[in-house]
Amino acid sequence: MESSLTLVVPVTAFLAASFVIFKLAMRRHGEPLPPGPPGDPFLGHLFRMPKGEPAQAYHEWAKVYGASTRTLALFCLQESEARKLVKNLVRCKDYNDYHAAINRFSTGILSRITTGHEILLPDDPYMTFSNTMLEIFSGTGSPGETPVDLFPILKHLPSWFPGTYYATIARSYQSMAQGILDFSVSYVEEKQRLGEAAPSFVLEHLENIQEGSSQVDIKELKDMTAAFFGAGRATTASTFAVFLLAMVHYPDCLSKAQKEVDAVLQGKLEQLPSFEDREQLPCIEHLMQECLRWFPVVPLGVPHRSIQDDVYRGMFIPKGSIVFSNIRGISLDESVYHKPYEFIPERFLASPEGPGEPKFTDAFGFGRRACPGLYLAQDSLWIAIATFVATCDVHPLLDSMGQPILPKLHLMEGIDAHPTDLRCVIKPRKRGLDMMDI
Ligand code: HEM
Repeated sequence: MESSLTLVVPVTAFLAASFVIFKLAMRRHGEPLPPGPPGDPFLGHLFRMPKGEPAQAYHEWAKVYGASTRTLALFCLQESEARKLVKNLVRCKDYNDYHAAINRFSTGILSRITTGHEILLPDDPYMTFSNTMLEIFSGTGSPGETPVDLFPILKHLPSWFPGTYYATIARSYQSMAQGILDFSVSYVEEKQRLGEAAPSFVLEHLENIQEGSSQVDIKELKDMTAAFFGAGRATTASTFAVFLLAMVHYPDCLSKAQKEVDAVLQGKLEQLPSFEDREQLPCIEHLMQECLRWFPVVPLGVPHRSIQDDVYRGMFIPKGSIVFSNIRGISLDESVYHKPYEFIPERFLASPEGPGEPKFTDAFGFGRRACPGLYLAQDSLWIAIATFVATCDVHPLLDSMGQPILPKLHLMEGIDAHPTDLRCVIKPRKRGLDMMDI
């Protein structure tokens, strides 16, 4: 207790001194800080951060205070994983199992690309691996929004000190996180020893490292591979879940897309869509683009810390600021997208067929740090949506009076922003039933 008190005094003194230095630094600049509601002394907006639906709340703040914020083998494996996805969805006991089937799809594509491993069973170790990664991400708080993100000094303080909760949680995950980082590379090393390693991203880099011709070392290879799963698995899966949600709410969009797909596939020997059909299926492209816009699954982007003082559009951004891009807010910009809360794939049709609204690439972030998985993600989503449209129907559940129960239009908050309510029934169409035997 005595040692606790001994720490409180210097820490409080340090925080007070930081406050004075911060205020003095602010005074040196003529530009105002970015607009927003008034903050508290020293703690700024720490306790002013919106509790629920932050992206929506920031979008509202912007209205009040002003806006400050904005290959062939691969195709084959994506087509095969999309067919597995549809089969797994149709075989689900009920809607509670849809998320697991969708996660299997996005994990399956990544495991085949990174390590050559094909997921065949629901309890595959790659599912456990990527679920654990998500658990760590979710358990350690939203990036840039925890006290330790705002005051990194907190990670050096004892766990009883107020505000250190997430630093303590992060420490408790340390050995689990190391296991996650080692997982894919250890898997391929073992396959290499057995002479069974399939061609993959990790194998190619491992061989280069072993021959001494690689530009990355083993630690960087582990970090990169883990980043693929950390950044690409839930995002792709959640966007497909958004597609399901949209199809329950907007059945006409599904019927229209089914007509287009049926017309293109008619007379084809292989009666399932493939990437060769992409140019002839603009409707599928528009469905996918509208899913990315309607509910972007990284609503507040990935926060970045400014490494030097900066001025943006006349606003002073002090060095060390955590900057969020309100991707959700941008997707709802009424000056760009008419009826932004509605799911309207035709908004992307060029004039005179449609208003020619721009594709929403902002879903993948901006500038130098924009998502490097953009093309992979869009290809995976395109083939998953095309295959689903060709083979399945989706209906809302019915209540005791026979009335449809429409699932809530709501995404989970935080790093894993997936639809929280997927109440619907997926049924195979004739082509879907035929496919179940392939
Ligand atoms: C629908 C799917 C996806 C969405 C919506 C998405 C979105 C994003 C966003 C918003 C960022 C932050 C960009 C920024 O800081 O401005 C990001 C970063 C990143 N994404 Fe994606 N992503 C998706 C799929 C993928 C896939 C499939 C991969 C890889 C296999 C991937 C790998 C990454 C990586 C490594 C970063 C960090 C880039 C950096 O910090 O330099 N993403 N993504």
